[in-house]
Amino acid sequence: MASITLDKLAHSYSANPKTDADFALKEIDYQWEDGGAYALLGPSGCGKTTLLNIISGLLVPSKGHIKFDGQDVTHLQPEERNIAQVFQFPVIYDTMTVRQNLAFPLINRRVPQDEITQRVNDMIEVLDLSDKADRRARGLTADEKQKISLGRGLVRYDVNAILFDEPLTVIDPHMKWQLRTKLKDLHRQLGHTMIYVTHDQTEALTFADKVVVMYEGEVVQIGTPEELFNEPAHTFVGYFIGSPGMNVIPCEINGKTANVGNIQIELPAGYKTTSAKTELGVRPEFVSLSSDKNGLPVQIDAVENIGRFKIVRANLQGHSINALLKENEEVPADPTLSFETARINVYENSHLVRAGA
Ligand SMILES: Nc1ncnc2c1ncn2[C@@H]1O[C@H](COP(=O)(O)OP(=O)(O)OP(=O)(O)O)[C@@H](O)[C@H]1O
Repeated sequence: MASITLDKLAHSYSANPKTDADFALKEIDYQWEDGGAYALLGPSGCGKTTLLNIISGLLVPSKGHIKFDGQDVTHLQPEERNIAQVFQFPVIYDTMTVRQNLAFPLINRRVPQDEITQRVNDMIEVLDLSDKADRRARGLTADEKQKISLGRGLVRYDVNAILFDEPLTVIDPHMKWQLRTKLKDLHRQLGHTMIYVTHDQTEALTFADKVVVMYEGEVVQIGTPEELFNEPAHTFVGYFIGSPGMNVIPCEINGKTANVGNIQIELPAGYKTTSAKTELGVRPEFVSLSSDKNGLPVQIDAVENIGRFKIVRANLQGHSINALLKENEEVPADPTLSFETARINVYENSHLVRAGA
């Protein structure tokens, strides 16, 4: 296991990058802790694979350095980095049995036979493959084959890090949650540094201690699931995480008040902003509807029942705002809307502004 330092790292696929937009990965400067579980989360094309390939050694970054436990590995080949990788699709030997597939990475590294037997048996048990252990991989389902792939990554104890690239893509939906939970347990048991690439927020939030949210080549926030929920550092994080995502409402900031059209909204504190683009961010969980005459008058555009909750889409001065109501809560006849003041965030040019700043 190792800590991973991303030292002023950036990458452009263009030979002569001129502007920020030419970088598939904009500068990142951060240290990932030894034994940490990190998820790289973001939409297609945001730069996740680029960053993962720099860590694995498939790509040499245009700028900066990558270090494992302080040692510069920027120019080392993947096989010199002592990392394990699990890809989207199973990478296994069809003609080998489950047991032989799991033993293979250990035989390659000349691990003593009794240790191989012990580790392989442990892994078979952990992955619930005991009844298939001596069957050839060829006849197994896609789910089972991908479990073997995961096992091949996890069976080595001596790796600097294990990299997972969307590993649950081929897994049946009902199996996904089981494997997600299993991976989390394995991380707790084995303590490897793990990096998990996904565009699925549920996978990222259940797996990771820290989620690295990427948007247009930029790491916009690295935080715990709670931090991403409570204080999204960028409007994109608020929108991307949560279901539905955070409401983002253009406004003018005036000290402790935000003006949205001709209405005024009280803020949790005073804010100083200088740019023309300011917005409020409020999660649907902190928007309520009532008949209170002191609330903000809204029209209701749609109500969607999603089981334990209802999503109500309200229109406030031309802005669409989602509120989350419990299944037994009714939408009042003449509804007014209110925000939980303490849960309002303020954004300037899409970035979170601290109170008083
Ligand atoms: N070999 C390449 N040459 C040129 N541009 C590339 C190359 N690989 C990726 N890109 C570009 O770099 C940007 C980031 O791509 P990357 O594959 O890292 O994103 P991603 O978040 O992993 O996307 P996905 O989830 O679809 O795999 C994209 O704009 C992509 O088109």
